[in-house]
Amino acid sequence: MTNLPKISLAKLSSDETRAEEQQRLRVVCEEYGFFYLIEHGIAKEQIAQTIDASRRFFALPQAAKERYGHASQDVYPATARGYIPLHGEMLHPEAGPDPKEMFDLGIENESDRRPFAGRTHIPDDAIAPGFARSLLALQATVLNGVVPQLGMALAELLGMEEDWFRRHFSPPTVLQRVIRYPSTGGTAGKHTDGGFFTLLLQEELPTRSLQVWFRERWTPVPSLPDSLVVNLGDMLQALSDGRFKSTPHQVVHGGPAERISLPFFIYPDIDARLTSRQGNHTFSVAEMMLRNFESVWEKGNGGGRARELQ
Ligand SMILES: O=C(O)CCC(=O)C(=O)O
Ligand SMILES: [Fe+2]
Repeated sequence: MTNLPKISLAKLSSDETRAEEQQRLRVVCEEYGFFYLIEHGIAKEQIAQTIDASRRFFALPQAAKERYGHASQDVYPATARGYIPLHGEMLHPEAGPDPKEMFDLGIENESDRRPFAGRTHIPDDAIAPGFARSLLALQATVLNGVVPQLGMALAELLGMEEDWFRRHFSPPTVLQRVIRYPSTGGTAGKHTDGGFFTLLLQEELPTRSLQVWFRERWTPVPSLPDSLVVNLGDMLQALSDGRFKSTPHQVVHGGPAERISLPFFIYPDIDARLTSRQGNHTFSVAEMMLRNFESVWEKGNGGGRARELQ
């Protein structure tokens, strides 16, 4: 079993239990940077439906999926949206190209032409029944029911002023991804996530594919019933002046079944320029995100702080 801690979103959201749960969250952020989120309010049927629809998309002929590739996307950067074939991304140069295929989307708004915004070229119901619909419904559930509650608790722990979260996450920048790790398995390399935090909805499988690096060794993070996984990203580590951990992780999928995972990478408003509480770090969200995309997609240096990691 894993000894990863559990934090209750219901307790963080209720006046009677908030203070105590926030103190637990503080310790978890300082020591682990990774935790299970329980009592999060997302129905397991909604996750299962999204995974079923995703399976149907990935089962399409390769040529049909590649019509939604980066070259077909009308957003900047084009690598932020659409279909990525098997071995199309590399999270750590030493691990090599990752054995996974994916689809990326975001907050869908055609008239927003800022970086990481816009509208994804995504298959409609006639091509992939329920795919876009279920992913966007899940996005709405996550953005309404989890992100503000968890984000405000984290902002308070950072010691930010009261309206800091509302000012800098209206709206957040969202990279929503669906990943399929085929049954043939392999390793998606060690990396950190670049954002504020990541919410990971996983398929309930007995495999221990996701692994977290702490106390100098790999600890498995199996999917537990009715819980999401949360990990802190590099922006949150910077905003906490290094107190909170953006913990390295990797996926070693051993099969025998395929695995679908649904991460939501949550970043602040793309126009935000943020300074940590003690003033040690100031960054532009757009610049930091673009730098991370350049590292993954142009330089081949991997994701987040991958190149600082062995
Ligand atoms: O699929 C997973 O379990 C985690 C994926 C991940 O860490 C990532 O894509 O950044
Ligand atoms: Fe990650």
